[in-house]
Amino acid sequence: MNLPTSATSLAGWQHIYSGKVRDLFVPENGPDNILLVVASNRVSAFDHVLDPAIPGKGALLTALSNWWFSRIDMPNHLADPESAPPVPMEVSDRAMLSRRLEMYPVECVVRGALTGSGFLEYRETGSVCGIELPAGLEDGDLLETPIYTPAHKAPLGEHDENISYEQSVELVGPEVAEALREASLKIFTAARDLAAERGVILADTKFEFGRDPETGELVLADEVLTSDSSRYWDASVYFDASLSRADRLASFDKQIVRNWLRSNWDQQGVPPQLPAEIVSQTQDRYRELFTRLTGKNWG
Ligand SMILES: N#Cc1c(N)ncnc1-c1cnn(Cc2cccc(F)c2)c1
Repeated sequence: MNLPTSATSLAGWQHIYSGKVRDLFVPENGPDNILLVVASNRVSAFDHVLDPAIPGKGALLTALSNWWFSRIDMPNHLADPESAPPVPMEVSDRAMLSRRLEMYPVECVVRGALTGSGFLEYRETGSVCGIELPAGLEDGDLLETPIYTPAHKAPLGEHDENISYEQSVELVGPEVAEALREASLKIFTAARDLAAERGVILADTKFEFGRDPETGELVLADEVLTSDSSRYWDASVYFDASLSRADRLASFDKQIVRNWLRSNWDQQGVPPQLPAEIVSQTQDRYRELFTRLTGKNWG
């Protein structure tokens, strides 16, 4: 009998790490070069994991990641299923079987728009990660050319720290730092252009890379271009001048949740349970984003 899988128990696999919305496992009895990244249905907002989870979210974002991996022309960490123990049925649609890499301690953030922590730093200093920007930019403004604004990975639960390119060189050395920047900008630019053709603005994203210990090559890892690792905006909303700035910068997938929380929570203590209607509308938004980007119906 298949026992229900809690977030961290999976037959044949040892849980090693949990992020806010994903969990990492390694095979209980080897091989040691395999890792299983399981995307949960948990959704986080305002630095809280919300209740209840959004049914189908993990599977949809895993499918979106896989779709992008198949379109990005560089080695990625996806593993051959033949090289690993079977992935348990209960998570198979939201699990990413990966080759274990030596991860670089740099969050490779690329921004095509100025918002979030980048806008806050710009408002204080006129620059982001040491990159000077023109004066007078507002939150959400599109940048003339995308900028690479790395961050140093913070411990779980803390915010990553924006660093300069030169600081990334100190962390990983000049050759790898340049390779990370070049790959990040190239992938972002191609993804931004594809999304734009489908009426979606890719405002920013975060890539993670590692080194394959067997080949030494640079490998694209983690999730890629999901709405958990990226900000996606609906272009028709973004360019609607009749809307407030906050509404124009609405996150494609999480804005319904954020708007409900702003009206039903004082942001003190634990957030209230999401009503079923908010869960359902959020499911629809994830499906719409998947279909807009991939051209495929979900499910
Ligand atoms: N992908 C990947 C990967 C790999 N292929 N090899 C070694 N390590 C990682 C790895 C380590 N941390 N993370 C991010 C992360 C954090 C929290 C939960 C998660 F599921 C995932 C990725």
